[in-house]
Amino acid sequence: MTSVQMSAKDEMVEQFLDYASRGDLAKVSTMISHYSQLLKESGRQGWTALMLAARHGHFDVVKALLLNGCNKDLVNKSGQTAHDIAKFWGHRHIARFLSSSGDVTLQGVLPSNKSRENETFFSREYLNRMSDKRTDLEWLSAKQSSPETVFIVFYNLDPFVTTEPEEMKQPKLKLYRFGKDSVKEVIEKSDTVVIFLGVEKQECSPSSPVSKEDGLIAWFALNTNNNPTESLKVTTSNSFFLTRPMPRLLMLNEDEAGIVVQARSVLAWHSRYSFCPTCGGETKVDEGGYKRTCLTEGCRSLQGIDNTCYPRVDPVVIMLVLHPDGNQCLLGRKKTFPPGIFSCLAGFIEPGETIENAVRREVLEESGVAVGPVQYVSCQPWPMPSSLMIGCFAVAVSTDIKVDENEIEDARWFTRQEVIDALVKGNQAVFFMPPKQAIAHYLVKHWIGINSNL
Ligand SMILES: NC(=O)c1ccc[n+]([C@@H]2O[C@H](COP(=O)([O-])OP(=O)(O)OC[C@H]3O[C@@H](n4cnc5c(N)ncnc54)[C@H](O)[C@@H]3O)[C@@H](O)[C@H]2O)c1
Ligand SMILES: [Mg+2]
Ligand SMILES: [Mg+2]
Ligand SMILES: [Mg+2]
Ligand SMILES: [Zn+2]
Repeated sequence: MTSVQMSAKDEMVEQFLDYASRGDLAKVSTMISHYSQLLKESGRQGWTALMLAARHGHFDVVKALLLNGCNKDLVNKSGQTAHDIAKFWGHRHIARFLSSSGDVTLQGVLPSNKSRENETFFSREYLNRMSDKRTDLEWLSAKQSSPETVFIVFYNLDPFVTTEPEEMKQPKLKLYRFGKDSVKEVIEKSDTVVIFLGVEKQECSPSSPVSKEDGLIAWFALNTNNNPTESLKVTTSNSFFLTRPMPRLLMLNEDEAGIVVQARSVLAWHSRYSFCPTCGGETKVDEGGYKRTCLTEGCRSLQGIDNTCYPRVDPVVIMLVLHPDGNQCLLGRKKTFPPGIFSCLAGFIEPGETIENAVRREVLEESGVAVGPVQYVSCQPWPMPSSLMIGCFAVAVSTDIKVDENEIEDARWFTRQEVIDALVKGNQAVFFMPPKQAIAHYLVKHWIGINSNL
C-alpha cells in the first residue's frame, strides 16, 4: 500500500472514530454501510468506535455498532473493553446493555425465523414442471393430442376464467380447463404461442381421469393477441377473459394462482421478445416454450449459454424495515397507490448485487434510512410480468426519513399498534394495508404475529 493510500485510509478511520465520539448516528451508519471493515478499526491507544461511543454516553451509536456486528470484546491498550469504559464513566444503561448477551442486537429486533418455508399467494406448485420432457418432441406432441390434456387460454395475457353463480358475490375464480378439440382452431393460428406447463401431481388430483399412456395429465397454456372467443368452444356461462389482471388475479384460488404466475410470466416473455435480442433476427419457440432459438446462422446467442434465449425473472427485494426500538416499522406509498395505502419499500436488484445490499441501497435511496442487518423471510413470484419478490426483514440503524419524491410520495414509521389497527380495524385505522395476497401484507403480519400476544 502506498503512503497516499495509507493516509486516505487513516483519515477515514479517524473521521469514523470522531463521528462515534460525537454521537453522530447518521454519519456512523452511512460509513458502516459503505465500509463495514471500519467496525474493526481502532485509533489512538487502541480505542474502537464502540469504546468511544461508550465513553461519551451515545447509546444509539453503541446500539447501531452492535447491530452491525461490532465485536464488543475487543480491549484497548489499557486492557479495557467498551463495557469497562461505559461503567467507569458512569453510563450505566450502556454498561448494562453491553453486558447483556447482545439481546437487543439482531435477534432482539428481528422476529425469530424458524427455518420453515413460508407460503405466499402465487407460490403454490400444483403441477410438476417435468422439465426433462421439454425436449421430448414426440412426448409433447402426443400429450397435445391427448383427450385428457388440459389447455388454459390467454388473450393478450389475460387468462380465461370461470366462476360459479352462487359465488358471484365474492367470486373465487377458476381457470377454465379446455380440451384439445376446443382450442384446435386457436392453436393453428400463426400468432398463437403454446407452452408446456407440466403434469398434475398425482396426489393433487385423485378424482381426475388417468391418462392411458403414462398416467400423467399434461397442462399447456396458450396466448393469442387476436380475440379467440369465437373459435373457443365454451360450454358454460359466467366465463370470461380476466381483463385488468391486477388486482383481479388475486381472486384466483391458491392452487391455480401458481399455474397462472408460471404461464403468464413465460407467455409475457414471448410476447415481448419476439425477435432475437442479440441480432434482431427471427427466432423459433423451443423446449416446450422455455427457449427461443435465433434462426440467424452465426448469431452469438447460439454459442454457449446465452441468457437472452430463456424466459426472464426479475428479482425484487421487498422489505419491512424495523426501527431499532423493535416497536415500529417503516412503510411508504407510491403516488399510484390507492388513497391511504402504505406498503413495504421495494426495488429491483441490480446486476452484481446481493439481496442484502439491494435492501440497504433501496431503503437508503427511497427513504434516507440506513439499514444494518437483513434477514430473508419468504418470497413470492409476481406475474407483473415476471418478478420474484424477495421478502426480508431489515433493521434500521438510523431513523430520520428523507423521501426520494421521484420514487415514493411518503414514508413513515408506524407503531406496532397502528399496524395492528390497520390489520383488524379497517376504516378506523390511520392507514390501509395492501391486500392479504401481497407479500408486503404477509411480512407485516409475520412481524406482528411473531412478536405480539395477539
Ligand atoms: N413498492 C411496493 O410496495 C411493492 C409491493 C409489491 C410489489 N411491488 C413490485 O415490485 C416491483 C419493484 O418495485 P419498485 O417499482 O418500487 O422498484 P424500484 O424502486 O427499483 O423502482 C422502479 C424503477 O426501477 C427501474 N428498473 C430497474 N430494473 C428494472 C426492471 N427489471 N424492470 C422494471 N423497472 C426496472 C425503472 O426505472 C423503474 O421505474 C414493481 O414491479 C412492483 O410491482 C412493489
Ligand atoms: Mg427504488
Ligand atoms: Mg421502489
Ligand atoms: Mg431501483
Ligand atoms: Zn440472433
